[in-house]
Amino acid sequence: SNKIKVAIAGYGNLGRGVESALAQNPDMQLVGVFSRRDPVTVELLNKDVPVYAMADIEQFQDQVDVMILCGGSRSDLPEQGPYLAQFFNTVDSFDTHAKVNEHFAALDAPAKKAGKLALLSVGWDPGLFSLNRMFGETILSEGETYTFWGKGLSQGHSDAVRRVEGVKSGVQYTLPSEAAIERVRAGEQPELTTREKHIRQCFIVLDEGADAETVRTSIVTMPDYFADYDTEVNFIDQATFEKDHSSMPHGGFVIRSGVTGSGNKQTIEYSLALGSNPEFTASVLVAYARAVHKLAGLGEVGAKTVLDVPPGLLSPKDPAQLRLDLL
Ligand SMILES: NC(=O)C1=CN([C@@H]2O[C@H](COP(=O)(O)OP(=O)(O)OC[C@H]3O[C@@H](n4cnc5c(N)ncnc54)[C@H](OP(=O)(O)O)[C@@H]3O)[C@@H](O)[C@H]2O)C=CC1
Ligand SMILES: N[C@@H](C[C@H]1CC(C(=O)O)=NO1)C(=O)O
Repeated sequence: SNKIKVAIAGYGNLGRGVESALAQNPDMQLVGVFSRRDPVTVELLNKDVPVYAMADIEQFQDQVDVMILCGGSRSDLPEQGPYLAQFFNTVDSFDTHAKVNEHFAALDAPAKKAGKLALLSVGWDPGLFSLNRMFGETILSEGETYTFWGKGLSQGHSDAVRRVEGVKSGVQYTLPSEAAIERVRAGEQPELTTREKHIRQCFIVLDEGADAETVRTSIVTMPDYFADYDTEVNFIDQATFEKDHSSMPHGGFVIRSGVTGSGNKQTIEYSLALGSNPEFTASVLVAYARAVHKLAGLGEVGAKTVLDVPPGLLSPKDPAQLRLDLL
C-alpha cells in the first residue's frame, strides 16, 4: 500500500497517544512499536501491531518511513535521538528548553551523514507555542510575549521526577500565577521572572525505604526543570496516586501584546485546552511525521524544527484542495 509506514520508539503515555493518533490518520500505517522492555510485557491498544525489542531496531530501517521517538526528554531522547537518526527519518518531542541547540547539533551530524531527516521539539511547547511566539514577535515587533501553562500535568516534568532515585510513581502539575495573567491581560506588559509566572506541584510515591527529604532535595534543585521555580513536593501512597492522579489534562496560552504605527494596541492570543496532554502532543507528532515523509522525498536531510517546516506539508489534502481552504 502507498500508506506512510510509521513506527514508535518507546511506549509510554506519548507512545500510546501516537498509536491512537495514527489510527485517526488513514494515510498512515503503524508497522511496529519498539521498547527497551521485554516485548511480551508491553500491552498495546491494538493487539495486531507487533512489539519489537529496541535492540533489534536497526534491522527495520528499510521497513519504516518515519520513526516517532516517544522516550523521555531528560534521559532517553539525548541518547536515542542521535543513535536512531543514523537509520531513520525521526520526529521527537524534545522539550528541555535550555538544551535545544545541543540536541539539534547532536541530531544534525548523524542525520546528515545518513541522508536522513531529524525533526526535533515537536508538540505544543515546544512546537505549536514556538510557532505562535515567533509569529507574535515578528508581526508585532514592538511588544512583549508571554507564555502561561496549566493548571495541568507536564509530561516532561513528570518524566523527570520519575527518574529520581527513590521515586516509584510521580506526576508534576504546573500552576500559572493568576495575578501575573491578570497583569498581562490588562496590557501592563510587566517584566515577570520565571518564578513569578508559575509554581510547580509534585505528587510522589516513594520506593520502599527511600528517604523523603533526599528525594525532595533532588527534585527542587534539579537544573532546567525545577531549580528556577517555587516547587512543592507532596508524598502520597500508591492507592491515592492511582485514584487522584491518573488523568493528564493540560493547556495554556501564548499572548503577544504590542503596538503598531500610531500607537494602536494589538494583541495576539493562541490558546489550548487539553483533556489529554499526551494524546494532543501525539496528534502533533503524527501530523509532522507526514511532513517529514514529504520533505525526505524532496531530498531534505539533517536536523530541523517546526520553524523549518512549510505548514501545508502537514495536511493530508492535496495542494489544490488545500488552496481552496485558504479562504
Ligand atoms: N513538546 C511537547 O509539547 C511535549 C513533549 N513531551 C515529552 O514527551 C516525553 C515522554 O512523555 P511520556 O510518554 O509521558 O513519558 P513516559 O514516562 O510515559 O515514557 C517514557 C519512556 O519510559 C518507558 N516506559 C513507559 N512506561 C513504562 C513502564 N510502565 N515501565 C518502564 N518503563 C516505561 C518507555 O520506554 P520503553 O518502552 O523503551 O520502556 C517510554 O518511552 C516527556 O519526557 C516530554 O519531554 C510530552 C508532552 C508535550
Ligand atoms: N513540554 C510540556 C508541554 C508544556 C507544558 C509545560 C509545563 O507545564 O511546564 N511546558 O511545556 C510537557 O511535557 O507537557
